[in-house]
Amino acid sequence: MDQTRLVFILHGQRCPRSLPNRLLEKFGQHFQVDIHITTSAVSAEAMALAAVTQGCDFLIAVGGDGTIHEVINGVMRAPAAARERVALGALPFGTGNDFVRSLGVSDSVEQLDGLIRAGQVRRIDLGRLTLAGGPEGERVVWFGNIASLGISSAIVEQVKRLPRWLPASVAFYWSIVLTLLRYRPRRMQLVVDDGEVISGEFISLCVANGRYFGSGLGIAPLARLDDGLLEVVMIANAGSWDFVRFLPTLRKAQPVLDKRVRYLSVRSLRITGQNCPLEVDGELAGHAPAHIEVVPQALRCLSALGAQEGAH
Ligand SMILES: Nc1ncnc2c1ncn2[C@@H]1O[C@H](COP(=O)(O)OP(=O)(O)OP(=O)(O)O)[C@@H](O)[C@H]1O
Repeated sequence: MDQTRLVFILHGQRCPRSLPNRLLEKFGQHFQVDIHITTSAVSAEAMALAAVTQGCDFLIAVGGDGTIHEVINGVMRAPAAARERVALGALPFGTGNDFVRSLGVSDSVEQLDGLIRAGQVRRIDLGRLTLAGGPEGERVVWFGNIASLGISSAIVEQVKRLPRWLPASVAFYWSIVLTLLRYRPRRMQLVVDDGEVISGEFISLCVANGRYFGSGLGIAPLARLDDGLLEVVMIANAGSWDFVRFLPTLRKAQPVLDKRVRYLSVRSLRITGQNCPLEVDGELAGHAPAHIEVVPQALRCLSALGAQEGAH
């Protein structure tokens, strides 16, 4: 048997019950396989940290964007040598599945098998968010996809307020409607690459490594996972209903041609503002003030898109 070690971290409530057996059947004959199933809200990060620290070659996050986010944070807290060995993979079983759109992967076990056997590993950048203050002092949160403030983080906040028994898609769309009715732009100040200062009222501010959020909205059409940059998308002085008017263009992942929408490529961004919650990869992370920077080539990833590791 190949000594290659595969560890799967499955979201206990999102994945089909038959999946662990299917994974064992598919991969168990050829690789060493461990399957861990999350039982609580915070276990994926700890499971990922333990798996990488103990040494594994492929760590596969099986769930939605939240599970992948936690697994990335577990990997990035592991010692550097262990991180260099592992490649992250994803089998999406969420409702949004936005990050995997930029990796070109689906929930197909066959596709995952093909990527592993072909060694289709690509190095991607990550965003590193540092939140100041709070009783615990400074806190670092890593993200693969998008950090945002404004209407998107208000929608995530609203989802968290709804009862847990609501189906995820119902909670999401109901939260969009409620937030659109109530949301007002927030004043923020941005410092771009420790230089230019931008102040204004924003309905939405996104700092993107990946291209999609909000279940397939291509909010950052120019974002690439491996360009060493983050794409900042600022939507200023617009009302909620203007945001709705931009949706068809966002769905096509095209730039919105409107003077209130501005795109910038940055290496770092400092954000201050009153009462500005921040979401990362669909999870609430805290409030501004915040510092976000790109860490180029931070993570090895199984991907069907982009240049393979070592390719010239
Ligand atoms: N067994 C479990 N029971 C309850 N909650 C869990 C369990 N495992 C993980 N979670 C929580 O579920 C959330 C992540 O779910 P998921 O991976 O589906 O992300 P998501 O953000 O809802 O994804 P998407 O937007 O793609 O639908 C996290 O808040 C996580 O802490």
